[in-house]
Amino acid sequence: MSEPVLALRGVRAELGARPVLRGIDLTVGRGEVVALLGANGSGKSTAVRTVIGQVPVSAGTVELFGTPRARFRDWARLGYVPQRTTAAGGVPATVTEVVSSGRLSRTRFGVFRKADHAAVRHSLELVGLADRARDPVDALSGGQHQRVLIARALVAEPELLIMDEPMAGVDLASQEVLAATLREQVARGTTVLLVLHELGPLEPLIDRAVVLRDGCVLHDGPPPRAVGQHALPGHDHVHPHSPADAHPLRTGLLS
Ligand SMILES: Nc1ncnc2c1ncn2[C@@H]1O[C@H](COP(=O)(O)OP(=O)(O)OP(=O)(O)O)[C@@H](O)[C@H]1O
Repeated sequence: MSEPVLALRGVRAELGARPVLRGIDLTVGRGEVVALLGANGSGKSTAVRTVIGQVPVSAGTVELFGTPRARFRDWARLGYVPQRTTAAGGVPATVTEVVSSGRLSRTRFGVFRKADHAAVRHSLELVGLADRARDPVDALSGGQHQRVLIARALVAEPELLIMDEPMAGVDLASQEVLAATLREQVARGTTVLLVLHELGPLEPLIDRAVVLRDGCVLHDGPPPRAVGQHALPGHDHVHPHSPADAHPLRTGLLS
């Protein structure tokens, strides 16, 4: 395999005084689609946040495209969709403005050229929101918000796409759009790391699964078969966006 697009080696991280990652090894090769799975609190989001520099590592190394993360500057090569928040963060912005912000890294001094405007239009088309381009993001549903965040990540045409629970709290129509968008990205060779709580509709796209438990890698290999998502014992993932009384999803992978 050529040099990995992403490599975490022996990564440890603490949040507050609490050890959250306890020696993680995770590599993603060019063109691979890797799912990062695990129970609530196992450290999935923290692991991807070490990659983008939101969480410092206390031991081990993180490399992006063969460069240590601390020296990595070429952020246009990476698209990141955070765990779901509102796209605007309370700022009154239109769909186009939010998506355009993802293109800044490809511009010189923030000046948009024809190709940049075309890329914004194209990524809005990809996620099925071309007709909402001028709307304030506040006027969108949760699933549509998520599509805006994905369009923002895609607009710089990243080589590596990292998505933290892209399907969380997303309506069925948006899930289908997201799955189709992701299929297209994978077909054009984009490398993808997805934090998921279950493989769900994205299962056919996944090459490899890495399962975390308590900040350690429990499994790294073929995606475990989703046998009766709700049927197997010992599973303890409660979705963060589920109502408080929702039953935990059971996949048998994540206990
Ligand atoms: N800012 C913080 N300060 C202290 N502890 C934190 C902080 N953020 C997260 N944690 C803890 O770190 C652990 C790992 O959290 P993380 O969000 O990485 O898990 P996760 O596997 O992504 O879970 P989920 O599926 O619930 O999103 C959890 O126990 C969480 O409570």
